[in-house]
Amino acid sequence: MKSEMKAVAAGEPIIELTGLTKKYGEQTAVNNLSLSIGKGEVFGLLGPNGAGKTTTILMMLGLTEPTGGSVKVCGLDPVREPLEVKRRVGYMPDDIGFYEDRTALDNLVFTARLNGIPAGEAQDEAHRLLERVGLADALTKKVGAFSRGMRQRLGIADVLIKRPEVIILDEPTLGIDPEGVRELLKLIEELSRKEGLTVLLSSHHLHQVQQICDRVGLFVKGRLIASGDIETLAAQLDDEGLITVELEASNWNEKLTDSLAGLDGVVEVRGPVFGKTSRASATAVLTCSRDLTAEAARAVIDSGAQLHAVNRKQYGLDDIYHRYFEGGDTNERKNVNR
Ligand SMILES: Nc1ncnc2c1ncn2[C@@H]1O[C@H](COP(=O)(O)OP(=O)(O)OP(=O)(O)O)[C@@H](O)[C@H]1O
Repeated sequence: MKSEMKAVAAGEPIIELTGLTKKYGEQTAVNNLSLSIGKGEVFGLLGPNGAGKTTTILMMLGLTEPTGGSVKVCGLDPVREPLEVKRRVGYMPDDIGFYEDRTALDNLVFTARLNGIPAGEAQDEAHRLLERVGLADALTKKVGAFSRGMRQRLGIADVLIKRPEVIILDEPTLGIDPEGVRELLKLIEELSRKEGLTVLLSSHHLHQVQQICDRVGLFVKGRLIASGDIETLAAQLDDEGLITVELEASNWNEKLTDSLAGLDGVVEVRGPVFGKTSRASATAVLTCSRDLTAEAARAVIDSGAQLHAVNRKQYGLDDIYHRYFEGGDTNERKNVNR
């Protein structure tokens, strides 16, 4: 059952949520969430607006108290030890604030000093991090003059300066142009791969998140409805384990339709659908109980038609998005509990 879904990390868990629930009055923002995130993992919390992503993050940080269930971050309970959790976890909110009339360097040194890093060390570390996030040329520029992308980069330096074990980024790519998004995601990925950081990021941009996340969790109306890597999620799209093969051929003939329908393992043939302007080429979609790509191609050739394309359909993020998000929880899956 979905509400009892437990998404389990492959490595040693660093974040563990069990039956986590948050209610605001009558409204349940997070509903019985169980999730485990492993050390060094890049995990994406995905979901449309109001799905409960930020509320989940706030509970991990001890910034809001759960109504039910438990949270463990780096082995600590954020409700009881919020300061220790804050020391170990770097959090970048979606509306990160800086001192606008101070330079990037000053802002970073200020954060470092707040976190108990001695003055000299803070300067060195701030320089190193500004270089690391690609802001070396802007270190003496006032933050008020920064673009959104530059602010996000500075935000990442700002969370890194206290040397966290985990970084949590709420909508880090919001409002950044595509090139800026690419660069920011590359940076986040490198931080995880090269420095072993655990990264949790929330987003409603599936395409962006797919590029760098080891796993994603899909949230809808406060519930985790599916989780896993993209391949696992795509596999979950097929309850019955059916495979879709798409064919395109010209000189389509009745014999071909019959022989496709007669292939062992074909459940359904949809088509042929002829082109709108010309009947020269047509497409058909086969639903099969096993992979019939090669046999379908052979059937086209044997029928005397010309094969233009044959393709075993791979489910992608768009399919996942439509299936899981657009239908909300009317699209509950029977077998997402893996
Ligand atoms: N302080 C609050 N008081 C009352 N309701 C709240 C509060 N914070 C969040 N909610 C509600 O809880 C639900 C989940 O909100 P949350 O901000 O966690 O979603 P989200 O997935 O982060 O969305 P977004 O992508 O828009 O930030 C929403 O319906 C929201 O209106």
